[in-house]
Amino acid sequence: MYIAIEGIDTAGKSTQIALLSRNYPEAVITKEPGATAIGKEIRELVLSAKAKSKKAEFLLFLADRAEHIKEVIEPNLKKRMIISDRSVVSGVAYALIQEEISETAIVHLNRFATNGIYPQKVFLLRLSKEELEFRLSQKELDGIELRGSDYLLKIQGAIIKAAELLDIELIEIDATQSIETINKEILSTLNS
Ligand SMILES: Nc1ncnc2c1ncn2[C@@H]1O[C@H](COP(=O)(O)OP(=O)(O)O)[C@@H](O)[C@H]1O
Ligand SMILES: Cc1cn([C@H]2C[C@H](O)[C@@H](COP(=O)(O)OP(=O)(O)O)O2)c(=O)[nH]c1=O
Repeated sequence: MYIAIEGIDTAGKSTQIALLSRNYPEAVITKEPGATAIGKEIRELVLSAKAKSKKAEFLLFLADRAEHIKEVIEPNLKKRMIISDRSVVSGVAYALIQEEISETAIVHLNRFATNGIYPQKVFLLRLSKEELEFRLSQKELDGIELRGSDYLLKIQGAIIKAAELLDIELIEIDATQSIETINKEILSTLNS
């Protein structure tokens, strides 16, 4: 099974992935962007927020995604549990709010990059504005995080829309709960 954990920056994705990697020691643990050699270079480039063109930024994430699907997801899809920090759902959500590329093109280009290989279940760790602002205040921000909490909350809404457009099952989880409670919720869904 291929699953992904989604949520805006600081929602707790890497915290939950670390716990899941202990729950599923045989699983392939991966992430977007930056899981492959080329992906690491793309991630650096894109997080520096140097691209002036939103389309260029979108295409860089797509290039990372295409490489990730080919190198990590496809070879393991039939044999292993795959747990990914972000997925095509982030790709569609971040692009939707730019309003520069049509919905149809966003979905079509993501299908092209992934060969239509999408996670079977996606968990959205959903944050409140208050908790998001608190967590952002506790860390050093990268170029995308510097766009602020309103921008990130818009993306949270867009994640829900993206899952609908892609026809992917989305399980929403209150990310302000304790780390252990969230882990239990994810496990109970996976085991049901
Ligand atoms: N359920 C939680 N409650 C309180 N703080 C949390 C929780 N989950 C994660 N954190 C803290 O929030 C910050 C961001 O978590 P992280 O897992 O790095 O998020 P992401 O990978 O989504 O950016 C970290 O300092 C982490 O310790
Ligand atoms: C996958 C994806 C991520 N992003 C953004 C979300 C994040 O701000 C950033 C990815 O960074 P990430 O690796 O999640 O950051 P961190 O190490 O800080 O947790 O890129 C897009 O804008 N488009 C995309 O398609």
